[in-house]
Amino acid sequence: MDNKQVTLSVDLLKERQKCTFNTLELTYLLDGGPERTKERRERESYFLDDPELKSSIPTEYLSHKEKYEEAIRVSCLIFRKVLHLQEEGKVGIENFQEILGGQLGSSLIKDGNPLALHYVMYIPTLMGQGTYQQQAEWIQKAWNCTMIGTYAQTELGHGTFIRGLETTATYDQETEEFIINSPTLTSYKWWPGGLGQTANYAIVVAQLNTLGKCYGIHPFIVQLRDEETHQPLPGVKIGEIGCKMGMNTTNNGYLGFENVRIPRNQMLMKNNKVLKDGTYVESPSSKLTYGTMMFVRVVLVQDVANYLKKAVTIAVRYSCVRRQSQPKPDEPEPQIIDYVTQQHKLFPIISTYFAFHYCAEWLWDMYNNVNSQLEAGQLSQLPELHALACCLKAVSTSDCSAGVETCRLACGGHGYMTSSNFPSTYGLVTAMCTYEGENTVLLLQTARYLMKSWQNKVEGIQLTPTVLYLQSAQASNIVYNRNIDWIITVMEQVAAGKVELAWTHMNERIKKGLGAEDAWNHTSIELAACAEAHCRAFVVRTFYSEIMRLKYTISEPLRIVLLQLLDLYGVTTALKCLGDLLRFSGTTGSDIENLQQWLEELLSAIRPNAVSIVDSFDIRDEVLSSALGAYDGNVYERLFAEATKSPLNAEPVNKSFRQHLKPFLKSQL
Ligand SMILES: Cc1cc2nc3c(=O)[nH]c(=O)nc-3n(C[C@H](O)[C@H](O)[C@H](O)COP(=O)(O)OP(=O)(O)OC[C@H]3O[C@@H](n4cnc5c(N)ncnc54)[C@H](O)[C@@H]3O)c2cc1C
Repeated sequence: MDNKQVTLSVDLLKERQKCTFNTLELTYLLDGGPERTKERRERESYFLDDPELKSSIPTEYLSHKEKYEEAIRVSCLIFRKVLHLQEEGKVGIENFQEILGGQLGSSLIKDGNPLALHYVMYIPTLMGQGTYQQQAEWIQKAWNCTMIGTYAQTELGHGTFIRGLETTATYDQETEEFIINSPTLTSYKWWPGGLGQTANYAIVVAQLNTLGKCYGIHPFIVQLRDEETHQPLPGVKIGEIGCKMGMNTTNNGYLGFENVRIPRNQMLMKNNKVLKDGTYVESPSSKLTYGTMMFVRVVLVQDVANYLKKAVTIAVRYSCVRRQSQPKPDEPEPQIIDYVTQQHKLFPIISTYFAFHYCAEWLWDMYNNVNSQLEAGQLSQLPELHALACCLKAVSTSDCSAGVETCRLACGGHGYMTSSNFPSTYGLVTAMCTYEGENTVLLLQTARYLMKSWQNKVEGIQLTPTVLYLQSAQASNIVYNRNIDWIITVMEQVAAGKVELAWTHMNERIKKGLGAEDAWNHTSIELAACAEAHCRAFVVRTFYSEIMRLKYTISEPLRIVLLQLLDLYGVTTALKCLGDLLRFSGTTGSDIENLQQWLEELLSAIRPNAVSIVDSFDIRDEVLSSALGAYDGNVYERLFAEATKSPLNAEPVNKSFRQHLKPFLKSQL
């Protein structure tokens, strides 16, 4: 650890002495090898040791406007440095992932990067949906940042239902231009990051009209602001949407159009085209665009796990420094981590990080495979990837936001301080439950795939690998075994039972005369629940297979720790769905008692290594940005130092005393 301080907390020192494994081995494993750890640390130093990237006043004390201005200052410096790295040939995607994701990026700009959408959505959409000619024209400008773009899809009236978007792009054959309009208030774009005052271009999703016919939504590159003066162009009505629960420096904006004309070649035409004479030419497969659409969802699973890793590092370290209550009268107050309820709050969260980390790696590999198949025109695995990306995004973002909140609660009152870094972390993480597909809607998308899969099973059609368990999993009494295999089996029984039930109920409703859409809606509680159960079984199984794969490449002491974390993840997942276990698998009351006992034993087995496991995440203090979680454990000194930064403490008497408080006090005489 680079940032060790001289005065370490005695408690943390003792915790570290109890460690049974080599923390560096785990760091290397999580990073993907010593070389990757070295690169990551160098990258972190390159950014974090630069004094220009540090804000002079904690940004939470700035006004909304000042926060934005500071975020722009810092993000321009950051991306200038990224461009410099690229010039040096260090072009890896990791530069962007760490800057834009939950690690380095959120420590440099705590409340959302106003340039993020340029990299996360604007450039990938140009690459995924532009023709080669369009890519040649636009991508270099975007990479060099001679333009800043955003992705404007959601409108005031519609987010989830994109076919309902109202912005129009009407083709004018005379001038070979599209005319962009916002016909209603609800058609105003609302939400795009960086749209408010930052971007000068946007990919705008609009209903395409040509030769008197509407062909549905398509993407268009639209210039919003003058490249020199940054003034909005004529007909472009643009601004910021205002304060939000979090992400207050992302500069989310609104956007309306009044007869804004763009050349025909600014419709992104990799798939569908409009010819000069206005003829619409449909792509042989509109599914070719799905690859880019899934990219962000896939990346989000790793990002959200990284935020959880930060939150749990803070809470575990703090719990070893914090002492409270005196259960035994003659003994000192215990560290709060020694309360088993505290361990039960935190250790499953550590294991959740590992579970999603390995699922994210699995998903990333599948995404890359499917994307290369798409390039070769093969679409067969696309629905399976789509189904998994949807439910994994939903379950990981929802579990990680709950996990961050649990970490905050586990730190009592101090967890509520902004200087704990829980509030802004929660703001960033909970937003992920909504953007890139609202979570319930995504679960229902997975459910559609599961319904088709169950139908295939009924008709004897071969199932795809990730739903193959539907073929054989049946509620039956499997003799309880204290191992993860047993948990996977019963979790799959639960998932299969729930899928079958939803399928049966939907078909019964249809048989009774309900239309398919109404039957779907009436069954949707069970549909969302079966998708979640499918996902949970998948996560446990994937975590298990990854650990089995690694088993022979790591040392015995580390293997023991990882197996404990895997078991803990499995046991807590199973215990969270007790009702389902009893209902859909052969689990008995005494099996549950055994699970509870296993849980308690795992908590005490993990206890001595808790601090060392989070130390292995190797997160620098600047990245944690928390008075409670720093490596040295000097919690109280840091909390005090942060409090002194409050501008209210700069003067002994605030002017409001003379203006309001004093007259009020005197009037009561
Ligand atoms: C922080 C943040 C950043 C964002 N950034 C961008 C951006 O850069 N660009 C952009 O274009 N957009 C952006 N968005 C918008 C985002 O993509 C949408 O908010 C999201 O897609 C959800 O749509 P909605 O807000 O219309 O919610 P709604 O769809 O109105 O959802 C409201 C409720 O209705 C339910 N519901 C809706 N449809 C169904 C259905 N079919 N079945 C069952 N239940 C349903 C949902 O489950 C939810 O409970 C951002 C949003 C946030 C919060």
